[in-house]
Amino acid sequence: MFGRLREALNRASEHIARGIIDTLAYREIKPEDLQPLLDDILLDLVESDVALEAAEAIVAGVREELVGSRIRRGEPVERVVREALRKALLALLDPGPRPDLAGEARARCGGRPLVILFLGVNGTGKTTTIAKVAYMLRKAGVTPVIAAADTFRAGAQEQLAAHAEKIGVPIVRGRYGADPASVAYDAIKHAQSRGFCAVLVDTAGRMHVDSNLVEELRKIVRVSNPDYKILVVDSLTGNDAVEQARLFNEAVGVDGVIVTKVDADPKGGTLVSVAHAIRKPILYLGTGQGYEDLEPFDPQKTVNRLLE
Ligand SMILES: Nc1nc2c(ncn2[C@@H]2O[C@H](COP(=O)(O)OP(=O)(O)OP(=O)(O)O)[C@@H](O)[C@H]2O)c(=O)[nH]1
Repeated sequence: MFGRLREALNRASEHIARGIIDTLAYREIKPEDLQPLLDDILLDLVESDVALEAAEAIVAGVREELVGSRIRRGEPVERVVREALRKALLALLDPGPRPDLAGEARARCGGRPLVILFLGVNGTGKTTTIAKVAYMLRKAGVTPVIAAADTFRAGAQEQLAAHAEKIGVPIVRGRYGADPASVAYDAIKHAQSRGFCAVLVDTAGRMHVDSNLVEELRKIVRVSNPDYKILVVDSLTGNDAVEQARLFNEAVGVDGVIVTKVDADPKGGTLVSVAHAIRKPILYLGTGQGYEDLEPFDPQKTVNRLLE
């Protein structure tokens, strides 16, 4: 009987001793430990062209995660904060697996082709990006058909046709003013009957706030039933890119983003802002004007650059 009591006493004193050691070895992070560091991070993010709204949300997330958590006494809070920031940025930029477009297109050969719709306002590099994706697919052995469904902007068809010829991929064009949805439809039929495995559909981008454009895009989506709706934004346009991402996402839904001209943007904050605004994966980065200048997005690399 006393044996049991002794055991219980031993256990209790062990527990207390562990508690004392714990208190001596660890301490709790208080809001005032974090504030100066978080203020600096906010400034750094904004200086890297991360939109204020996104930067504030990231900082708030880091604060929430760390306040009240325990760190070893003597461990610098800076290191813990930096790690939490890295994790928060990665979670934002790497929300899940990104599609393997060439692999998916290959799996469709002989059946309904993989249909990819490209969205974005004029001047973001959409035409060049479609050419780059066509080049990438062709190199991977799954030559796509390009659908020149921007029948509104004078020159859009010719520009795309010139790229298609250089790369060596077929293009289906529409007359100026023709129904873009019917151009997309014809291109899909053409691809299917000739055994092409993918169709890349260009769309008009005259003005993202133009409601006719939104209706037109919705019709193209209904008719072509795309597997992916990829938004093209220009990294140099900062807040405009964020606004465009929201508008296109609300209008037709965006599955993934390609950010162009990152070669001219050493900071890369737009990537974070856009990812925060629509919570959709970034698929590729445009890194130059050549057809080869399309890189699969590497979240780790972008986070390293932001934290440099
Ligand atoms: N440096 C750099 N330039 C790019 C990149 N992507 C596109 N460009 C250039 O940006 C300019 C506009 O590209 P386009 O493809 O014509 O743009 P768009 O969105 O089709 O615009 P519109 O032709 O006005 O409809 C061209 O001079 C491209 O060469 C990129 O990743 N890096």
